[in-house]
Amino acid sequence: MKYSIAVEYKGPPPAYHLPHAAPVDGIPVSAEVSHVPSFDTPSLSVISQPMSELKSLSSSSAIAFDRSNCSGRTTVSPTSVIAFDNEAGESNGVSESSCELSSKHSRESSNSMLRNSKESLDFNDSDYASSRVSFSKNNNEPIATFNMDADDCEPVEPVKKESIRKGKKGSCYRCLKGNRLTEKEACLVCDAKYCGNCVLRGMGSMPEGRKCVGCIGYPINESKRGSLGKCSRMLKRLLNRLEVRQVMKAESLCEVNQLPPNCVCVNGNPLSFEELVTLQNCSNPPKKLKPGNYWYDKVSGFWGKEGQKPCSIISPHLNVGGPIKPDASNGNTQVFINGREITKVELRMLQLAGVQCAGNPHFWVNEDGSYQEEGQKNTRGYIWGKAGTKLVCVFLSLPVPSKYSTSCGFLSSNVVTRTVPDYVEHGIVHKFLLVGYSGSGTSTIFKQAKILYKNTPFSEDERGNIKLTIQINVYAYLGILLEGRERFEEESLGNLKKSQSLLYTTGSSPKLGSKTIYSIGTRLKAFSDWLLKTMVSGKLDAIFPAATCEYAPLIEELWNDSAIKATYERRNEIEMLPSVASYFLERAVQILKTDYEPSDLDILYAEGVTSSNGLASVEFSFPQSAPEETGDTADLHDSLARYELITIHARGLGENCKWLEMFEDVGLVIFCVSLSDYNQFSTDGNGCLTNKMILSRKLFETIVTHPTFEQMDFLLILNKLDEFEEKIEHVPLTQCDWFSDFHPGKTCMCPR
Ligand SMILES: Nc1nc2c(ncn2[C@@H]2O[C@H](COP(=O)(O)OP(=O)(O)OP(=O)(O)O)[C@@H](O)[C@H]2O)c(=O)[nH]1
Ligand SMILES: [Mg+2]
Repeated sequence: MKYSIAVEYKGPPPAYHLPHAAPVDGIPVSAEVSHVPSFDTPSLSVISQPMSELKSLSSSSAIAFDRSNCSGRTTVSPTSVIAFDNEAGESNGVSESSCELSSKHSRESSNSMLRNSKESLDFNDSDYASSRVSFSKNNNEPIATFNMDADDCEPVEPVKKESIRKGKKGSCYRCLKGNRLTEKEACLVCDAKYCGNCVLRGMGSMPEGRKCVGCIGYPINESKRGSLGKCSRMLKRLLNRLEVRQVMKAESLCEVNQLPPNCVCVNGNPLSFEELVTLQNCSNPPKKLKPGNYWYDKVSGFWGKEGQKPCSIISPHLNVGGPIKPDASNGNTQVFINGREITKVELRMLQLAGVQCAGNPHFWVNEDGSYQEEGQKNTRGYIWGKAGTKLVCVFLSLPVPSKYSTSCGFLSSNVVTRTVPDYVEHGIVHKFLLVGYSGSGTSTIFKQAKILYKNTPFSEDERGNIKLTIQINVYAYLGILLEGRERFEEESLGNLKKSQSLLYTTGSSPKLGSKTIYSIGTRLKAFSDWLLKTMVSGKLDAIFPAATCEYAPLIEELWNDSAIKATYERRNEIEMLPSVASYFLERAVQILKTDYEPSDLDILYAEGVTSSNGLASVEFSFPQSAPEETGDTADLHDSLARYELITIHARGLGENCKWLEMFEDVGLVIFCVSLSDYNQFSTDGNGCLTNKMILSRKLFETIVTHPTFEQMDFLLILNKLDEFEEKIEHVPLTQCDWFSDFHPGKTCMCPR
């Protein structure tokens, strides 16, 4: 394809970067079962998601049980070895090329160029030596042309305006005061950050939303598209409601902030303006469309990022982009759907949906999910026909058709809707029970469900209490750290004494010292003694929040003290310090301030946020427009169905789980196991030290064999995959008796 751009020189040149490639965001996750010995559950599926992403439940894998096919349920022994293939995809956002160009174009022309590649634009051509763009000058009118090879399509990224930082890192761009902890508002174009005192001066009346006055008229930085129209707390404080509404509306709707069409490449072709309009205005458009390369199966409506599994099902038969390529999603299964080789996870889904995939078939799949083999006339079945397929898709992070998929689509087809499982039908509240052994991560999953699916996940009051819990936790972590410091100091002093007595015997004159790198001054020592005493007496929460104000200044001094730094370096040797402590300790000074407000991520990581017996429930529907960064899949859930997620701590179930009867009306039990527990120990009901993985299995067996749950579906989530991945490198699985006969031979356990 060949494009021409007329170039016209005007005005002084602002500096721009021309990004040459737009990596699609999201993390490609594929899962592969490399070795499944003696797992007596016939239907097995695996999902894997990183904890760092709010959209994921947690770093976890899941095994879905299809109870109907499962014989010998009571002797479930998941000794399967699962290898995960978490190929890290390209990082989120937009990667920039080294090619920087000086542009002299006026703002207007820059904007219109982004919407239509034929419009005029001006370049300083000398900067293009190494780029893919070539120039020629004709009658003093420079013409830039560039070739777009359809096989090697790179969407044209919008030019970016970069901010110039004057002050030190983290300071406000205007007054140059503050540090990285100071609350700031960022410009959507150049990312200049302003403190609360400067934001209104720096951004003026914000006719295009949060942009510096000098950036008005410029397109936004695409990595910030997700935050368009989402007001920050700072702005809410500075402006009144009406002003906030106006600014946010302008930010979302003004022309210059809209997505430029040629930044979106579909099946190898950059879109034209008309194509983008078609795509965005169809009955079921891709959600949160960003610049990047996508593939689109026009027959079935499957849509995905180039080289990745499908992420949504959009309206079929749209006249956008080129024809789909066989390697569009980088599949390697030799099974094809509408000309595209599908990925392993899709193959897994097809198998679970009962589709015969032996013999490397080429399927023809229609928008209603009906499928036939290429060259044959008869419909072989419906992908969505089997009960549970949609749920499997949800857990494999594969898209399911939404009710908007097609007017004649599967949801309006009686044949198919009859087979949709109960828990996705409208009207009823579908209850899920979430349980697991202590520390398996159930609270985290529960909080994530709230954050993802509730409009107001936590009330003001709840946030206030959570803030207090986090602050108390931080003092507790500090206490544990200070305890570690004392131990390290004693050890060091002991070693010092030993070496000094050695010097004595060898005749050197020793100089007795009582200080080590772990020693602290008297002021901090007094605080340390007080904190440790308070912790021992169990009164830590009784003296807060008063202590927060009183002792906060000391924390900064403490945190900067070299002895504490040396102790923190050795935090891995302090068994009592949970791994999550680092997340909070590194921001201890900020967190212990009175004006600290916990972010959703803080709440997610915080310990002790759910009630002590762990009984809690949350009712939700999947939002039509999912919260930020949840990806496209979540958007496709049925937004009318209502769900209730109930969680209870294992100890809240009583002896032999007698209280399980209370949950007889749940439709699915989600059981959570921490994969990294295989070398951890805890005391069982008789006070015997037992491997935690085995304790987890016992609990699972008790629940799965409980008479109340005879007909219940179970979903097993293998959680803390990230910790497991790290641990398995140096701690053998055989440390757990359950896996003592595990000898992987040449099979690689490691996912990468
Ligand atoms: N690394 C890692 N940590 C996790 C993951 N999920 C949860 N955690 C952490 O594990 C700890 C225990 O998680 P919780 O969600 O409180 O687990 P729980 O089952 O409710 O535990 P209890 O309330 O102690 O019974 C917390 O510190 C979490 O932050 C995960 O996927 N990866
Ligand atoms: Mg918990």
